[in-house]
Amino acid sequence: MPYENILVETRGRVGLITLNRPKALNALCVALIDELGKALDAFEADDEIGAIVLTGSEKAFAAGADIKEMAGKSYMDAYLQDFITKGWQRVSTVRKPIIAAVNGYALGGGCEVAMMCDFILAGDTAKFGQPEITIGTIPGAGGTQRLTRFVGKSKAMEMCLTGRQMDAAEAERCGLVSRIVPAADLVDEAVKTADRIAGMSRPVVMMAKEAVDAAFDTTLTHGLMFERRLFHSTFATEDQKEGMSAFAEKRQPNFKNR
Ligand SMILES: CC(C)(O)CC(=O)SCCNC(=O)CCNC(=O)[C@H](O)C(C)(C)COP(=O)(O)OP(=O)(O)OC[C@H]1O[C@@H](n2cnc3c(N)ncnc32)[C@H](O)[C@@H]1OP(=O)(O)O
Repeated sequence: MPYENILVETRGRVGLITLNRPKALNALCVALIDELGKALDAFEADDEIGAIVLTGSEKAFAAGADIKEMAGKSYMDAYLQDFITKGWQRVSTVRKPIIAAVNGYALGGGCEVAMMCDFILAGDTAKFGQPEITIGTIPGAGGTQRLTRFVGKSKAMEMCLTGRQMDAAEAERCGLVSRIVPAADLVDEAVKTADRIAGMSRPVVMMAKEAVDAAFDTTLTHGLMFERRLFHSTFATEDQKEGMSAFAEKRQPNFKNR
């Protein structure tokens, strides 16, 4: 399928999507978001793919929603189109693991899309921010909610009220990113990490993802119960038997994704 705003490739069992609107610093226009959704659908349906990496360029993961495209929208346009919610949510509903590999700017919608992924690996040049306030609006794709859960109220509030950007070191310190790698190595490291995940049992990986995600949405009591039930479910998989037998037999497991 031809894409105009993204590059889509496979690296073994990893699906790699690169945002590719260099002249606009990967500003997230409607066409790009539509293509991103299609690429995610295709990887989700592809049995050969066990994990996905989403990245941008060295200068920008994405500098936000396309300001020029949205500038003239009326309230009615935004409301009737359910602007931002529709389409963008696909990133957060992918069931296969998805890693954001962020170099350069991840601002506004760029930061929000990165936070929709399962975790963020940052290049040492990464900069995160929610600058919507500086253009007379507020985050509309989860910035006020997800950022607050990641970094706490004080830092999220400061970033949303001032538009201040955070560098990679600060983002790592406050738990927004899982780790920092040299910018030049970022994509390879993200693909290596995704490949390691793709080598695990796919259903069990999906259960682990669902369990961690539940921590964002529910009480501790319900989260612990949900985790325990999923944990019990792993004992119904062939891969749990294989994984534990392989450990006892001092060999590598051969997971069948069953
Ligand atoms: C999803 C929501 C609801 O949460 C809303 C949003 O995401 S609102 C958007 C939030 N993002 C921003 O406000 C960031 C806007 N961009 C910048 O502040 C700067 O471009 C920069 C700091 C990221 C980089 O600055 P610089 O290196 O000086 O490059 P520029 O010359 O500014 O940009 C190059 C080129 O890209 C275009 N561009 C950049 N960002 C966007 C954008 N978000 N939408 C549309 N176009 C963007 C910029 O206009 C330049 O293009 P030309 O004017 O040269 O054609």
